[in-house]
Amino acid sequence: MRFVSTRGDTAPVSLSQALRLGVAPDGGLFMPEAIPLHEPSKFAAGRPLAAFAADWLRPFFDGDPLAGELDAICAEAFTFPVPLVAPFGDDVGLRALELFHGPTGAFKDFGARFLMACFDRLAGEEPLTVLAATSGDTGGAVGCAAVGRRSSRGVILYPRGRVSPFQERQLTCWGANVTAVEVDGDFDDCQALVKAAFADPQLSAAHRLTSANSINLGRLLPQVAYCAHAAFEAAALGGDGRPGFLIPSGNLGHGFALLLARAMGAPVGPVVLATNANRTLLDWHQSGRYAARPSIATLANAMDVGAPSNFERVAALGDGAAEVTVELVDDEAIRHRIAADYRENGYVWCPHSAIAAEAWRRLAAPARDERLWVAAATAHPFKFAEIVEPLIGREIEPSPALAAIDDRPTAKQQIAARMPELAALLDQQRVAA
Ligand SMILES: N[C@@H](CCOP(=O)(O)O)C(=O)O
Repeated sequence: MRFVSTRGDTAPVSLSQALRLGVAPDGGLFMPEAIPLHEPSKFAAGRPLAAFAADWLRPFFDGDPLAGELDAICAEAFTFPVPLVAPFGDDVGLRALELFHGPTGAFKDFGARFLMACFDRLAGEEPLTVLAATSGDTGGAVGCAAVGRRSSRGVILYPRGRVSPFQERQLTCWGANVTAVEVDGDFDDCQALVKAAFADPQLSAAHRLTSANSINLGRLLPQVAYCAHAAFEAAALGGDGRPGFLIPSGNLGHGFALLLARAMGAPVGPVVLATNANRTLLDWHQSGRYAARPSIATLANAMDVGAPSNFERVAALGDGAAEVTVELVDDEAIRHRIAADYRENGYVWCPHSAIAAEAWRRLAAPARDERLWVAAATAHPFKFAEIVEPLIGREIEPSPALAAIDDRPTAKQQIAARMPELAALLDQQRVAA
């Protein structure tokens, strides 16, 4: 299979090249030249995720040097459970897809570990520089997945004052080959710096730059696989066999991954892209026109994105983006949903997952009742303890991996949101390595 740029001005590349480049040289994002179609009857529910993922993703690896490694890559990346739980009891038609049982408590663990396993096999002698912009969760997951690997060094840009205290600790605690960089700006500034670095051929070549954000297709492929897996599992639970999905959406990687899984034949019904008060997607859905906006700070900070990178991939899906709606959930509604669902059902959402739960409540009754719905529970609530604990009136127990973060020393660099400062930092890091 070959991969083409959403902007159409880059010659088709292999999967390995797409992963290695991160972003297409014309500034676009890589997409499969044709969307592979699976025969759904070959993908029954009940299969272990790693084996399912390898089979689901195999067409993308067809003819690529990584093809023979796909099973091993999936076995390395998918090592923790993804339970589909009934937060309000089996009789209520909502399931939470708990994607936060990995080492950093966020769904980003799948993509970060998958991508790093690919880089281990692609890097060659010289390490790659894996540049990532984060509004909270990507950075921790990439740092954790990269630390100690010889194939890569991680450079993670995050916005000053716009991540939770725990996220900041988790971003800055890896040391060794991972550098955390606090940027005087917002997430969109961090993302713009990353894209500007890729657009500079000299800088890019000198540092062997690649990306670990969802702009890199290698971050998204494992998400496509677990979305498809969840769809088959949920379809087997009953309903009309096409569960609806509610996806907390910021940079839109998760939403795109689900739509791609559906286009490949996964039994996915309607999709709700649930956003915080950043209204770029809602405006697009209401007006048919896409216009990036400055991001605003919300309780669901990992979704504080005003210019969702994957919008251009969703647009490139054409009909594949049918049956999609957008629901905006503001901070007040996030607070209300966390408190009410804990009080009434004992279930604890993180602020991002609460947005999906609230979007489900707001569905018109016939739409809500006609099928099973799956809400992506994207992060562990402990990561946002200072928001969630006062709302539920008790402490949240961290997983052992999250508790262990406290014992690690932290360190960060600081820069203004300017390209020369990032370039100088990359040079320094290389000399120091
Ligand atoms: N939600 C993100 C923002 C970056 O998104 P990505 O999926 O493109 O890495 C975060 O947690 O940093």
